[in-house]
Amino acid sequence: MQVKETSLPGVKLIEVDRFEDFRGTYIESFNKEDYVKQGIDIDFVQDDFSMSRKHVLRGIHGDQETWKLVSCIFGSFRLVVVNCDPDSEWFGKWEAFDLSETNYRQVLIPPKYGNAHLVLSDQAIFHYKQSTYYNPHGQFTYRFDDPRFNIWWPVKNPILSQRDDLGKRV
Ligand SMILES: Cc1cn([C@H]2C[C@H](O)[C@@H](COP(=O)(O)OP(=O)(O)O[C@H]3O[C@@H](C)C(=O)[C@@H](O)[C@H]3O)O2)c(=O)[nH]c1=O
Repeated sequence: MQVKETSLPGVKLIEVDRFEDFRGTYIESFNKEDYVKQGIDIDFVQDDFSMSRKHVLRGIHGDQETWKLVSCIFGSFRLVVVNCDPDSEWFGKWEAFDLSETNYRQVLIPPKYGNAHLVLSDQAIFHYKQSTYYNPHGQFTYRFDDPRFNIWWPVKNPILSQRDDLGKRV
């Protein structure tokens, strides 16, 4: 595996090794020992999947304490990670990553960052590991088009949940 720094402190892009043969492809999506060797020593306690159709955008969501390790299991999506810590000089800085079922990329997201993904294929499966158990009351929400962030999205009118359409901070 290759772990690459990004433009955002603490956010890492991971290129997962793949093993190809005549049957197809094999990957290890997580192996604690290997991640620890790369300096990623996080106690993940929950795995989550969401399945969405084309042009669904989920986010921007995050909280104060959760690490997330995001992968694309099926299809493709654009993932945007944005610093949502109002006390940080990095507040509002973001980076976009294209994840797909064929590029085997993962993105490690520290606490206080928000993330959102926009589905680019007909269907996509978003997977993440997280370091805390789900607490709906601890999460914050920003609109995908929050003018403070000025994020460029390839789709201007994505399909949103009611929560994401309101985009009020929780
Ligand atoms: C996030 C989550 C949701 N749920 C349930 C609650 C709800 O009925 C249903 C859908 O939840 P949401 O509308 O919040 O799902 P969604 O809008 O996909 O929210 C997720 O977005 C991505 C970008 C994240 O980073 C996640 O942390 C989470 O906020 O799933 C759980 O049971 N466990 C969980 O960990």
